[in-house]
Amino acid sequence: MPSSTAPQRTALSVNVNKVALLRNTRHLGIPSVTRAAQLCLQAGAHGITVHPRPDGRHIRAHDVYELAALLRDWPGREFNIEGNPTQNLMDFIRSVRPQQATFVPDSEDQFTSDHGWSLPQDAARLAPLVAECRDLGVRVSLFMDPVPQAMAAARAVGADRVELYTEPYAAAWHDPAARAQQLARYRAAAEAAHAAGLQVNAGHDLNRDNLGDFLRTVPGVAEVSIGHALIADALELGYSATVQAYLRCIDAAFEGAEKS
Ligand SMILES: CC(=O)[C@@H](O)[C@H](O)COP(=O)(O)O
Ligand SMILES: NCC(=O)COP(=O)(O)O
Repeated sequence: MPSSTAPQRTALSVNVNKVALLRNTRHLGIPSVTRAAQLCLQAGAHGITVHPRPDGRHIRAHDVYELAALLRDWPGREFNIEGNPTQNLMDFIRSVRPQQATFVPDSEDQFTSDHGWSLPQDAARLAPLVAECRDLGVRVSLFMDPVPQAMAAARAVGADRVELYTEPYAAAWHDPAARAQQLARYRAAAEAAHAAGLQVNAGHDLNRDNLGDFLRTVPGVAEVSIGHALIADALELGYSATVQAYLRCIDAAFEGAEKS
């Protein structure tokens, strides 16, 4: 592992929810979720993310277990399972023991993830679940809005990381002034997270256009988890070329940051 002082290159975790969404529209088993994950790992992705929502709209239980088996053949690559720990997430964590659990405060019928935890209000019910994950050797990341004042509370719950919810940044990206304003928010939140002893992940609506600006501005992003836009790109470019394009975005941002 790189030293804790040297800046680390951001890891790319590919979220394969949308492969499962397309697969579920027929009873044919294609496109294969595990094949998609394998091709992304072969192209250099550092990990795979899934969000097995209770309604099974995309990732289903068998996908979770099949991906866990696949990732056992990829030592050093990580499995990140997202979900609401007060719903179905903990059963997967107990049986699969992924490298990372990302706690997301979604309701069962939510269209998509669109907010982070409310802390300290949610702390009392999260703390024992965080402790259980850590006792199982599973790193915990809390899905959070970029609010600097909430980061100490996230750490106090026992989380190892926060995942900054990046949709507001992505929505502002096309307007340079709004983009700069959002980037300042995320930079401040990341700095507060680091000061609280947390590592920082990021995700939601990141893509090849907006990823570089984010990584050049927000310090020390350990991992980005990207699904919707990456899978959309892969429909045009293929999984391998797409993952390599996202890795080039990360490399360019990292090398740019090193020079500055
Ligand atoms: C937590 C988050 O922002 C995403 O990882 C989430 O998995 C998106 O869920 P859908 O793919 O169901 O929109
Ligand atoms: N945690 C974010 C994630 O896994 C994927 O989000 P998106 O790229 O599908 O919006």
